[in-house]
Amino acid sequence: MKIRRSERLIDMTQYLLEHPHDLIPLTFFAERYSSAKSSISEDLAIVKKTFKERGSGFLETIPGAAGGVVYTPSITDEAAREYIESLAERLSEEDRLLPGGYVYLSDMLGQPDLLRMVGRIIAAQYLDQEIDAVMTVATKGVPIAQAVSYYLNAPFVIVRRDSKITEGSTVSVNYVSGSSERIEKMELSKRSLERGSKVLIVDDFMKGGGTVNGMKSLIEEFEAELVGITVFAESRFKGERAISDYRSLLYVKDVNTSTKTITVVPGNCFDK
Ligand SMILES: O=P(O)(O)OC[C@H]1C[C@H](OP(=O)(O)OP(=O)(O)O)[C@H](O)[C@@H]1O
Repeated sequence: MKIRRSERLIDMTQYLLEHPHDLIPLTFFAERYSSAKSSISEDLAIVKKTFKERGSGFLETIPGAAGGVVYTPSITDEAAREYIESLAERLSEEDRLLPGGYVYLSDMLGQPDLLRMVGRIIAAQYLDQEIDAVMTVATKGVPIAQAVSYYLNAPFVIVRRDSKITEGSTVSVNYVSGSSERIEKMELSKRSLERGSKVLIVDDFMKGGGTVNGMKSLIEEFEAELVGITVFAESRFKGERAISDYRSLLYVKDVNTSTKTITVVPGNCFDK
């Protein structure tokens, strides 16, 4: 049954938003709406223009018989900066300081709307890079990795600090937990990454950088390639940090243990 352009545009946009990075042939939409390919091309031109003007992403047209359209989610720097500034303000206002200079984030990292925005912001930083997998370490990094994974349309893999027989055979590395100077171990199922995979590391929080450094070592053990590192928040660290080349959305600039308050500002993600 033929449907009107306005209805096609709504349904087509929803389908594109739910299938980021998928190549969708024009024939798919032509059959879905019983419309001519020429009408679908006109519809897609409207969607492409609107996405571009609203800064919500890019619609790329791939020519030829095996072609189609690919939607890539994005966000403008302005919108990302505005959102991160609001998060920094919120984190500074609430009682979140934990022993050892850690910050309580679990309530925020359980909020779907925050995870959607954070996932989109982090994914947008790697728009022009090929990413085969998003890596994080259990537990608090997992919701962030899942959100980024959605917007990159790439699987996420979970590194563990404990052995589980349900993970099958694993690759493990020892690393120095920067905060506690303890030797710790982390491992990843051998089935998780193929050699040569391009991997993005994400985590919720970085202090000494030992955890992220451990994941870097795991990527080397898998003979995979590290594309980038982004953490939701980082704290000041007096020692020598194990990691230098990373992005952070938020930076815990000051910690006042007597008033139990923290000052949080946007991280370095806009500097790079
Ligand atoms: O930079 P570092 O000094 O290595 O610390 C950052 C680690 C520590 C903390 O994890 P935990 O709270 O230890 O573990 P979980 O995420 O399972 O709660 C956080 O989620 C990062 O993974």
